[in-house]
Amino acid sequence: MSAPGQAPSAGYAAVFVHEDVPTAEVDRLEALHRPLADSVRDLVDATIRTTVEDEEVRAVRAEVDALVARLRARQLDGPAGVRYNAEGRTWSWGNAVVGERNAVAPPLEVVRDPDGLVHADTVLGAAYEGPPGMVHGGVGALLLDHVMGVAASAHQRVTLTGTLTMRYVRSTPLGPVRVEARIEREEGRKVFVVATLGDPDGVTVEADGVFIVPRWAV
Ligand SMILES: CCCCCCCCCCCCCCCC(=O)SCCNC(=O)CCNC(=O)[C@H](O)C(C)(C)COP(=O)(O)OP(=O)(O)OC[C@H]1O[C@@H](n2cnc3c(N)ncnc32)[C@H](O)[C@@H]1OP(=O)(O)O
Repeated sequence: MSAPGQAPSAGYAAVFVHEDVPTAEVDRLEALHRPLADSVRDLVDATIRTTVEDEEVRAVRAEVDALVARLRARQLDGPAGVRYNAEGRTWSWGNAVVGERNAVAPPLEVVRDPDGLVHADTVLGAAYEGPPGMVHGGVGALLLDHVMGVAASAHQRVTLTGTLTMRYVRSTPLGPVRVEARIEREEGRKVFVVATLGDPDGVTVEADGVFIVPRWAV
């Protein structure tokens, strides 16, 4: 989450957990667990779509329950949180949008261009449906909020969403989507961000938001 080599600020450290794990080990764990999250995403999609016989559904459920028990044999208590090491590497296994181990999160790679535009592409499937064949409005807001937050933070400060306004211009079909966000202006601790969500035919949702550098992070 922070720029490589950049240590989080004191305010950040108060709520985010320092862990003495070398970057190479974090990278190894990420490479190990990402494919598991991908497989679980597949499982979610298959669970929605399957038309197999009742007995097969029951049998699969028993196997899935057994797999869950194996993973729970050793686990962390509470939320995964955001952790960072002395080298400034941060990781957030559970984040709802970009958690590397979170199968609920669409696999979103957020890219920051040198000119300040932040963008992300992903493909939203059956698990993100709202109106038939369309992306759930809350899912669109989720993606926008995250990418706008990344833009507001500029990879150098903590910002929290204060106010988010969305205009749903037309429905977003399930499939490939793109989110784009940039800082419009700043006033003191308030960062005003504008953004869009779109499909290959253009913009489907326009958003603007006020992100606040919290008092405690100054
Ligand atoms: C080294 C580190 C690298 C880090 C690199 C990280 C990169 C990683 C990116 C991750 C991206 C995640 C993106 C998801 C982001 C969430 O999902 S955040 C979760 C959702 N948001 C929240 O939970 C926020 C809850 N609210 C709060 O915590 C507090 O109300 C706030 C928003 C921090 C404000 O509290 P405060 O700091 O005490 O603010 P306060 O002094 O009252 O007001 C300051 C100014 O802001 C205005 N304001 C206050 N609240 C609001 C509001 N809600 N709306 C509009 N304006 C407001 C005030 O009017 C005031 O304006 P001025 O008088 O200065 O003109």
